[in-house]
Amino acid sequence: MTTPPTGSPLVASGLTKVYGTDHTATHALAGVSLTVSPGESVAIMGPSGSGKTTLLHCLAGILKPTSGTVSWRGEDLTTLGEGRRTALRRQDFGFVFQSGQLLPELPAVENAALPLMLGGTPRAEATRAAASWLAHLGLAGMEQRRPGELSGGQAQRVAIARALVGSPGVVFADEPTGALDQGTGAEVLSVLTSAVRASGAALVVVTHDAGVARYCSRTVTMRDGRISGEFFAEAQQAAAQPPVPDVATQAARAAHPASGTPGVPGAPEAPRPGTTHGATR
Ligand SMILES: Nc1ncnc2c1ncn2[C@@H]1O[C@H](COP(=O)(O)OP(=O)(O)OP(=O)(O)O)[C@@H](O)[C@H]1O
Repeated sequence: MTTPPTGSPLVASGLTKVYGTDHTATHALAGVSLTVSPGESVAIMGPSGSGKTTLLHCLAGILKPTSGTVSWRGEDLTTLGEGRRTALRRQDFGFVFQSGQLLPELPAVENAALPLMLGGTPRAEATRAAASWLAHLGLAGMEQRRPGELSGGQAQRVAIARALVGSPGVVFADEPTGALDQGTGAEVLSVLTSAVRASGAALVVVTHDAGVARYCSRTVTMRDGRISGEFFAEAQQAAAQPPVPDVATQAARAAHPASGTPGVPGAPEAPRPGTTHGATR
């Protein structure tokens, strides 16, 4: 049995972002509205310069839009001060970037435990939860390795563990497979989407990887700072799909053994890779 994710959606409304002024102005976002529901996985795709990263940064409270709102759990991220936004990002969001975001001097387990330790969780408890995620993401025995002693795919798994260890409401990933070869990239994308789903969090992933639609419940395409299309995975086929490797489900349960732990419901069934349908605006 699976438990559907609970919680409130992330709602962006009428986002614009202008970099520079007057003749140097770039209209990176030209009116984007997007709702990300709890537990949903949304891929954002589009040509270079279409505004994908700017959108992700606005959704995550990293960047303030020029206008528009981003509502999350009763707050508008665009009106919060830097201190509150930083605290909220740390508590409620997880991040996976292209590469190089691990601290080179720390072993894998401490890299993965960082968000908990920064939030005040005792070290032993934080590393226990991190080790559990690492083990279930296929990195058992590698806890003490430093990032330089891991392959690119293994390092991204550590980054995924770090993004999930604090039980975030939303995980944001910007080109998480950009530095990997195609095979490793597909594997990391599969692990990322199944692990996030198992945790009950929503996922927003910016990627050029055309295979991403297979792993996400929705794909949004962008062009010239606007949403140009939207494609949903077939719900019925999603239900028919055998679960993706169960490591992430087990990790979520091992990291949070008490069933019903807030923010970590049982893992929903994995969506079926394959056919999508959609509409282009
Ligand atoms: N800090 C900045 N200052 C000025 N212009 C910027 C800045 N960041 C992005 N831009 C411009 O805003 C537009 C959107 O950039 P953004 O990085 O969001 O696009 P993207 O779709 O993520 O591109 P890519 O796929 O190449 O990463 C581009 O024209 C870019 O040059």
